[in-house]
Amino acid sequence: MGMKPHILAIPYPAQGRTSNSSVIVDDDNIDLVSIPDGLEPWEDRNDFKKLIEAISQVMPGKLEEFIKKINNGSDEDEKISCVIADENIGWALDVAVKMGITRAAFWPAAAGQLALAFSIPELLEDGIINSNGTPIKNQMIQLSPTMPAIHTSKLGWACIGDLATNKAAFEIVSRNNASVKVANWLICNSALELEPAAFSLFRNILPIGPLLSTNRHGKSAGSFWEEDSTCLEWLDQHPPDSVIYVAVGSFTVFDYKQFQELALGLELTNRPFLWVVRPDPDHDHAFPDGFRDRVGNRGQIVGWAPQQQVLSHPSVACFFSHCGWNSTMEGVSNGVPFLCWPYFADQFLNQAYICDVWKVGLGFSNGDESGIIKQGLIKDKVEQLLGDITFKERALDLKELTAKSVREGGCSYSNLNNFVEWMKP
Ligand SMILES: O=c1ccn([C@@H]2O[C@H](COP(=O)(O)OP(=O)(O)O[C@H]3O[C@H](CO)[C@@H](O)[C@H](O)[C@H]3O)[C@@H](O)[C@H]2O)c(=O)[nH]1
Repeated sequence: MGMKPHILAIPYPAQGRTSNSSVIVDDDNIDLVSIPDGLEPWEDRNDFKKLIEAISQVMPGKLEEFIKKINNGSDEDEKISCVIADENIGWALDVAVKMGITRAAFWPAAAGQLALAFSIPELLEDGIINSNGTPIKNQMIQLSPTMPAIHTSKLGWACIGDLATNKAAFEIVSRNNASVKVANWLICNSALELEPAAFSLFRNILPIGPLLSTNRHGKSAGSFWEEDSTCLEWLDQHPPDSVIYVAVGSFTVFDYKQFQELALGLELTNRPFLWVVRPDPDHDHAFPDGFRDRVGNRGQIVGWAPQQQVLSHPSVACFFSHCGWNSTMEGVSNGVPFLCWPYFADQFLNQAYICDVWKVGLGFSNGDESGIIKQGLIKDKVEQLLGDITFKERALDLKELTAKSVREGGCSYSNLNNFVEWMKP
C-alpha cells in the first residue's frame, strides 16, 4: 500500500484566505496548528504595512523550525511531503525548497490579478510604474483585449494605503514573482470560463475553482468571527429575489459619514436588507438617529453571516459587496447580481470583471467631492440593477458556466483531480 501524503497547507493569515484552506482533504485528517505572524495579539492587523512586514520577517524562521520539528524524528509517513502555500507568502515556497519538500502555490484571487503582477517587468519597461511600483502614467491598462481594463492607480499594490505601504506591498509582490517560480504547481481559485484571457496569457496558472463550502468534502475550517445563523430564518420570511445582502468583507473600514449614507440609502430603497456590520472596537458604527426603529424588521443587521448560505437563499436579490475574490466567486456561483463597492487592492479589478466583462453588476463612480457616495445614488443603483432583468439572466448563465467547470468533466474538476494525484507520494 502506498504511503499517505502529509501535506502542510499554509494560508495567508487573513480571513478571506483561510476560508479556502480545508477544501482539498477530508476534515478528519486535518490538524490545525498555528505559527506566530510576528505581531502581538493587541497589535493592529489592519495596519497593512506593519502586518506584511512582520509576516515576512518572522514567519519564515518559525515555519522552518516547525517543519524541522515534525520531520526530524517522525516516522517516514508522518514527514511533511508537500507544502501548499498562498502565493502571497512566497517565502514559504522558498523554505520548502530549502528543506527539499515539493511545493505548490495557491493563488486565492483572480488569475487576472496575478497576470498583472507577472507583468511588472513590462509595466516597468513601458514606464507605466516606477521602481517603487508607483504608477507614473495616468491611463487605463488592459493586458489583452478580452481582459478587464483598469486604471493605473488601481493596480493591486498601488491602492492599499499610503505610499510607504504601497511600496512595501510592491516589494512583496515582486519577491513573490520570483518565489513562485520554484513552485511545482500554481493553482488558482478561479475557473477557465471566467477568465479565459488571463489563463491563456499565463498557462502555468491552473484554475481549480471556485472552491466553495458546498463542494467541500468535509465541513468548514471556520472563520475568525462567530456566524449568526438567525438571519437564515429571517430570509425565509421574504419572497424570492427581494432582499439586498450587504457585506464588505473582513478588511473594509468605513468612514463614519459613508456608513451613515449607506444606512440611509438602504432605508430609502424600501426593500428588505440583510447587512453585515462587523463589531469593530476601533471604529464607531453609529447608525443614523432613529434608523433602527424606522427600518424595524425590514433591516436585519448581523455581526457575521453564513455568507455562502445567504447567497444561495432564494430571497436574496442582489449582493452589495466589496468585491473580495471569495465574495465574487460566491456571488457568481449562486447567480446573484452585484452592486460593487471596492475598497482596496484587487477589488477594483474584480469589480471590472463583474461590471465590464461578465456584466452581472453595477458600480458607483467616485462619489461627491469628498468621495462620499450619497444615499440617493445608492437607492438609484439598487433600482437600476433590480429593474433590469438582464443582470439576473446573465448572472444565472454565469452560474451555470462555473458550475460546469467544477463538475466531473469540467476544467477545474480535472485540474483539481490531477493536482490531488500529484500530491500522492
Ligand atoms: O458576514 C460574512 C462576511 C463574509 N464571509 C466570508 O468571508 C470571506 C470573505 O472573503 P473575500 O470576499 O475574499 O474578502 P476579504 O476577506 O476582504 O479578502 C481578502 O482576500 C481576498 C482573496 O485574496 C481578496 O480578493 C480581497 O481583496 C482581500 O480583502 C468569504 O468567503 C465570505 O463568505 C462570511 O462568511 N460572513
